[in-house]
Amino acid sequence: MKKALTIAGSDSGGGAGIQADLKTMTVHQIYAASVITAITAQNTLGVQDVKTLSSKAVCSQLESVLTDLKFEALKTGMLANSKIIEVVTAKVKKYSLTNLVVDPVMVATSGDLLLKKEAVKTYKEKLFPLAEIITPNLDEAQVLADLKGVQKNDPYALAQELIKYGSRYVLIKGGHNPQAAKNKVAQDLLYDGSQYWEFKAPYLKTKNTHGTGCSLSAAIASNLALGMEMPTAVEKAKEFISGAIENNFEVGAGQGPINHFWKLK
Ligand SMILES: Nc1ncnc2c1ncn2[C@@H]1O[C@H](COP(=O)(O)OP(=O)(O)OP(=O)(O)O)[C@@H](O)[C@H]1O
Ligand SMILES: Cc1ncc(CO)c(N)n1
Repeated sequence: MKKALTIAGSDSGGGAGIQADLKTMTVHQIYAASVITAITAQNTLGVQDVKTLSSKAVCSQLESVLTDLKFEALKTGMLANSKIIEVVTAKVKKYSLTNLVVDPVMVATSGDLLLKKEAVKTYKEKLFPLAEIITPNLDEAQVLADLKGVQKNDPYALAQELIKYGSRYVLIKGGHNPQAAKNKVAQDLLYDGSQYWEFKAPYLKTKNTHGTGCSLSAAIASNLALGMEMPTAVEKAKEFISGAIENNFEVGAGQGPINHFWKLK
């Protein structure tokens, strides 16, 4: 069985973060290990509390798994601050880890902040150059790229700017793009510095999209672990996410989760 690692925050509500990653990797028949960066007290209504672990605690978890297990791919989710990003960077280098998927999580679906502002620079300078792919949503891409004027809302311009930080691919997720709801198309854009791939799916009108971003990046990491080329890995991950949103179910009173198990039905 292929193995993948997720380095992310815990979502007590079970819809996003580590919990979404483990479910996603499991349904892809990948053995999943996890390094926890933060413990969020969270449910479908929002984030009530966050306890970020020390970089030392993250470091020792990484050493434990990396000295013992060999991973075909890994993903990062909520890394919370610069110190944790630096520890992850050091371990990716030390253990020559490949197929790194970086989901630069900044805010929860509910709008709660999950990353310190100072960490944006560290992401760009330290971790992005080691990534096979970075997967910001439109809002995150805007913060990272810091473009002005009309270019600010243009996924193509944002991808061109973000590829400069050294990842092999950039995926701009379009689920939060106001155009998606208007045109009824959820479009993600993949770029490798010379070629673009557009991945489109029907925009689904539902409040239950908690954890879509985490699950998409975990599915990409799973597909890379299975040996797929990047465009195919993203295409299959998008198909997985669209089905999981379509088959969502009611959990809690707020923004509910997606159905990771829809393919098992
Ligand atoms: N309402 C929707 N209908 C169809 N696809 C969607 C919808 N919302 C998001 N997606 C898709 O889900 C994936 C995740 O995108 P999104 O932009 O929601 O990421 P995110 O903001 O990082 O997620 P999260 O809300 O978990 O932080 C993308 O493939 C996106 O196109
Ligand atoms: C722990 C955690 N990571 C990521 C997200 C992004 O949705 C979230 N809500 N919670």
